[in-house]
Amino acid sequence: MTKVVVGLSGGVDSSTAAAILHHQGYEVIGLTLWLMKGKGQCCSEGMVDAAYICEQLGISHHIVDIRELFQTHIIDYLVTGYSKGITPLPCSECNKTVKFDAMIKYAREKLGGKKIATGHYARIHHNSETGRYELLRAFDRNKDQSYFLYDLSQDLLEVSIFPLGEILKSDTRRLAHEYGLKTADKPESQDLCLVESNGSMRVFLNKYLAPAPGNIVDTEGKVLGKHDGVQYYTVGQRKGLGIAAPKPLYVIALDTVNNRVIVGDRTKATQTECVVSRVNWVSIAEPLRSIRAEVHIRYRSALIPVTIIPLHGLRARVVFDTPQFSIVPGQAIVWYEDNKVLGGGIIEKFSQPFGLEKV
Ligand SMILES: Nc1ncnc2c1ncn2[C@@H]1O[C@H](COP(=O)(O)OP(=O)(O)OP(=O)(O)O)[C@@H](O)[C@H]1O
Repeated sequence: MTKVVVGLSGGVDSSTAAAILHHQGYEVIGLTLWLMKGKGQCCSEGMVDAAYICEQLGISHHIVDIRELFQTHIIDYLVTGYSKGITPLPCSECNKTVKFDAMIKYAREKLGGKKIATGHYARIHHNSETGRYELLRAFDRNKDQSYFLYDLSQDLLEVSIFPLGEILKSDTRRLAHEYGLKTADKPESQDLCLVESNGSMRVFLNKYLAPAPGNIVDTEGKVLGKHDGVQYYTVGQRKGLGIAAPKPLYVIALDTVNNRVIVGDRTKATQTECVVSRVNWVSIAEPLRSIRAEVHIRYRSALIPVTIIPLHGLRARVVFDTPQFSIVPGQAIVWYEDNKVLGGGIIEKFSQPFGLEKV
């Protein structure tokens, strides 16, 4: 019987993923990663619910304390990013480095297992011609989480199973009821786990970064208002600036050197291209020349046609067919060909945006 270690957060998706594999005859072992202190999914009631599900299924349950790993790889990464004026996306980094890596390591070293599974909505296909494991969108397009998985390596895709990739979310709920799982009606998590467990991003950031008041300026350097810390702002943001102006103003850059938030009209918050770093080519090998693709610039954003130009050192230039508003440094851009994730990377901070060298 194949042994599969299933990552259990205590939510309905991972519970049902475990139940599906269990009913398919796999030897399923539940594993909950303890990521951080505090309430919320996976960290308090999540662990208890996961344990309850394992009892219902009659399988063993392990809890692994990886709070230190989560602190150094995710919290420190986030805090450093915010302090440098970018808005990091922790989820893809967390999936790769924290969740999948930690799970397969524990599965291999402690449980003698070779496979791991999660409740992510995505699919993996082995292409026998190229020999690569391809990452595909979930069958349920509304729930598709492939965007957050673009950074998985071939080694991780080879050992991973996504039992929910071929079904609809409504089927997951129905199956959870059929299996009588305690989590069948558990509500969806609505936000980043760190936000859920802290109440808001501001509360989370306040634990690590002191407020540092400064000026909100336009692209000519004229002071338009005050801010209480650049870490509280994101490029593209319109609300919460507290400035009365004839035209709507948007954050167009975060100048951490001079502790200024720079604002301008919508045209100034528009980009024709950007550079991404830490690129991972998932379903295909890195191409030798530019390719055409469609990208999401954030989770669930509309697809945008682009040209991707590979650069040295795991970087790429992404040129948009039409100028795009709100390209946020620190967030992931993920490129697709139909349902296939070709690759992705992290948007770099713009070097000298909008002629700001004059400001
Ligand atoms: N702390 C954790 N320990 C182990 N596995 C986890 C943990 N958190 C998340 N996972 C795995 O990653 C998957 C996706 O996590 P995500 O936070 O996106 O939750 P979700 O889509 O709301 O799923 P769920 O309903 O299972 O919580 C989960 O289904 C689960 O398999």
